[in-house]
Amino acid sequence: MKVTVLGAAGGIGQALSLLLKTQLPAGTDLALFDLAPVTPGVAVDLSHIPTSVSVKGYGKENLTEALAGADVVLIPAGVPRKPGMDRSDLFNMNAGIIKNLVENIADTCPKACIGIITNPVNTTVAIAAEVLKAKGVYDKNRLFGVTTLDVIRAETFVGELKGIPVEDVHVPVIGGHSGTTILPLLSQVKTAQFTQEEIESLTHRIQNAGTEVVEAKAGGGSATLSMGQAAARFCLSVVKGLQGVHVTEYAYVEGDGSDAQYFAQAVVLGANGIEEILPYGELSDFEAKAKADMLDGLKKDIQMGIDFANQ
Ligand SMILES: NC(=O)c1ccc[n+]([C@@H]2O[C@H](COP(=O)([O-])OP(=O)(O)OC[C@H]3O[C@@H](n4cnc5c(N)ncnc54)[C@H](O)[C@@H]3O)[C@@H](O)[C@H]2O)c1
Ligand SMILES: O=C(O)C[C@H](O)C(=O)O
Repeated sequence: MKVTVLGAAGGIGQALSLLLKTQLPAGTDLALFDLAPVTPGVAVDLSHIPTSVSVKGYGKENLTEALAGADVVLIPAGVPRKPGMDRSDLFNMNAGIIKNLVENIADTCPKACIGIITNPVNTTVAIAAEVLKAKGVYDKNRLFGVTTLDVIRAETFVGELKGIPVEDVHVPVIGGHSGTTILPLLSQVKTAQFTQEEIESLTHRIQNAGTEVVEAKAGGGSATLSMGQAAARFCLSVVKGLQGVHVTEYAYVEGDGSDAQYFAQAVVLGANGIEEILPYGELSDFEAKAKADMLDGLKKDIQMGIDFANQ
């Protein structure tokens, strides 16, 4: 098994790589690629941790080697938000980075499962899909926008509010990964009941949790440590799936298109990536209205990615 992280020297990349070094199954090769000159040093640093995961760093001339034989590629490469910015403001900087990196994946490891972390995820996943299609290697079961952070935030906030252990909280989060496109389904939480006021304030907090971190970091970037944890969980589930153990995670994927071409929902991961996309079930009136209200925006985000990749 080989896992490659593109953008491995950044805030997310380093936290993620540390968690992968300590948690991937024994025998896994971990390849770290970044343009930053510190990248080989990050790999040397991690290589002193005594686990049976080998780590190698690759600088800007060695993307092909970093990707060769990869089973899973995670992409946190790109620019994060500063206070006052929306995720869509990152499009101009990050769209080209994703296009270029995914072209290289298509050429070097076209069968890899790809997890896109780079924002705006609603759009960068569409760019990646179009690039893979143009190269004739698109497999919708192997391309994911990583939305695990929305799920772990929702579960943390509900656990805190209700005073219940977070292990006992399961919150589906569907839609996209930006503002109101992030839709937690609090009506489906089995271990807690909410007043309407709580539903509205929790939904708002979950949708704005990224901004909460951006503002608290005061110009020093966005979520890196919680995102490292979220991406590691996502990656370990994909790896388990590839090894034949079915695991369910939420991710932004191409489904049946009934809501939007790409939509975050529960997916069963297996030996070929997505084995099954699970229905999200019945929504409350509040959730159904929130979904109806955000779909146009999500579709526009997706179209922007399609147009960019095909221009
Ligand atoms: N999906 C999510 O839930 C989620 C959560 C948090 C952050 N993000 C996004 O993740 C991205 C990275 O955030 P960060 O805080 O790690 O940023 P960062 O600036 O700390 O790190 C980004 C890294 O990407 C590298 N990079 C830039 N262009 C590259 C390229 N072409 N190839 C390889 N590496 C390249 C940089 O050298 C840097 O090391 C941002 O776009 C951010 O918005 C997504
Ligand atoms: O909010 C951001 O810009 C980063 C990330 O998408 C997050 O949800 O924390």
